[in-house]
Amino acid sequence: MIHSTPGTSSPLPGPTPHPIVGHLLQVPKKHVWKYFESLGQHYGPVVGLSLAGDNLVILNDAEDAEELLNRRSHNYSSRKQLVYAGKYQSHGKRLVLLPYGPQLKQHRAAFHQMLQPKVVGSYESMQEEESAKYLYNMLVKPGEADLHSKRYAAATVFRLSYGKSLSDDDEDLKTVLIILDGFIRDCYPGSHLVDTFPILDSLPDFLAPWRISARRKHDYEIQLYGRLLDEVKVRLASGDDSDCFAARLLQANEKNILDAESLAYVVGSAFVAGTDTTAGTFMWFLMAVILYPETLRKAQAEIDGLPGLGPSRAPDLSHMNSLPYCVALTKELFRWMPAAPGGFPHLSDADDVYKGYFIKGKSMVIPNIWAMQHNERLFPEPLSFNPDRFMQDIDGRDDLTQGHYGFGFGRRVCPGRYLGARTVWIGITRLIWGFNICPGVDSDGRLVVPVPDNCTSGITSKPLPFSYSLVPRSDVHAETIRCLYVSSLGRTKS
Ligand code: HEM
Repeated sequence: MIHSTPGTSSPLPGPTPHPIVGHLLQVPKKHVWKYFESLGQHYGPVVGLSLAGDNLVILNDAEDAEELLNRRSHNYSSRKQLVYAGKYQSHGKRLVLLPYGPQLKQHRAAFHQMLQPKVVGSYESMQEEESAKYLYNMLVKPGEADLHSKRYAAATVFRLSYGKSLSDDDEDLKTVLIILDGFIRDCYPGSHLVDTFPILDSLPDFLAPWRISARRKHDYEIQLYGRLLDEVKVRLASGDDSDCFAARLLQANEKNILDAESLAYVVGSAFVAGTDTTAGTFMWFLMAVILYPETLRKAQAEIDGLPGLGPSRAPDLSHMNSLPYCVALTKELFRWMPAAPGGFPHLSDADDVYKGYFIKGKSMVIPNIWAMQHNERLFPEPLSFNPDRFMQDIDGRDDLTQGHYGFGFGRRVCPGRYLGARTVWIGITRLIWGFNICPGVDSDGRLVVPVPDNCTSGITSKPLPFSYSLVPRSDVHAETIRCLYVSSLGRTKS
């Protein structure tokens, strides 16, 4: 809906643009969310930028994001069409990049069937088994937390999607990680010149080597998704009735009318979208409790004090309502260092006027989650990791996805949020139960304290490698982790 006419509205505030390239040269490539936050402090929470023809609207305040992306979501729910990652690499079929329309609704409806809160509760045993493997991997190879976290995050979605387990030495895991690393870089604004200057797409192949590389990446991932889907088809044909996302979609597809490639993408892209965000959150957790050791001690005391739990009994998802501090700690983690700090850009459809400012149709609207969650007014001392700030809101039926903006907005809000948040909760609560986590030491034996600013700068962000020490709290804890692992192997199908 247009609330006023451009004639009565003013342009969005922002720095003076260059006459040809706009703000292209002013926007840094690294930690762009902090630059956007600083613009908000200077020009007000809603800022306009122009990048070589693209209009950007930066939202630094949650109230504005809620108005535009939630209440006016009919106009702010599309995505800019990326030439490299969208057209060539994903053949226009990857959910996260789809424009708003019937195809997106179909894909999201399929996701909703698998990931709505009602259904997510039935995945508890699978999450507990995968978290047992995660704990075991952390016990036997504590130096590889990043890899174990990725494996754990990918394995939960993978099992849900294809009904089979992802093993550590699995080629599928390696393929998933290669796809993931590439995709995170490829959809970051500015990664490929053709996305800033789409005219370059008219060049023939011999002058556009990027096109060949994007097609190769497509072939690589569709081979994996197609093979995994074929395996499920064979299982279904042989009368195996084990439930998984792929099986349900295949069975329902007469109604859903998804073509073979869309079907492969809708299942396959779930674990690509869900892995890096979830895994990065675990690395932020390690850093948080190293920098704020009292939070680890408090959480351990809460777990140790719960009747029935102890060195020979780890918490499970049924304990969530009895461990409010662990819930608050998880929510604070999503707030303190959001997995996608710069948000995922939405695209508007039609012209609009907001607070007297004109927002041109086809603007990229960027919810700067970082600035929203570091707003001093809502979160005093925002850079401190302080789970207590969430304690008063927790009422025993708490939703890990509420009270922060880490899962995005409106019609594009993360469809995996209920699953992802519970995967994070059980993973970190079990790490807290089982391990002491401290700073690592350098070659001279001095403690090395990690620095949150040392983090990656893609569409998601996680700490750059840092040293830490992860030691089981006792021999009994270590033995319990081994037993949990062995019993999870007995129940997992590979
Ligand atoms: C800690 C875990 C996670 C975090 C912090 C997270 C965060 C996000 C964010 C910020 C967005 C962008 C929302 C927007 O555009 O406003 C998003 C989108 C998405 N997420 Fe997640 N996510 C997580 C886990 C997952 C999981 C486990 C899955 C899959 C099972 C998943 C699947 C997706 C998909 C498919 C989209 C694209 C939605 C669309 O464009 O319509 N995510 N996520």
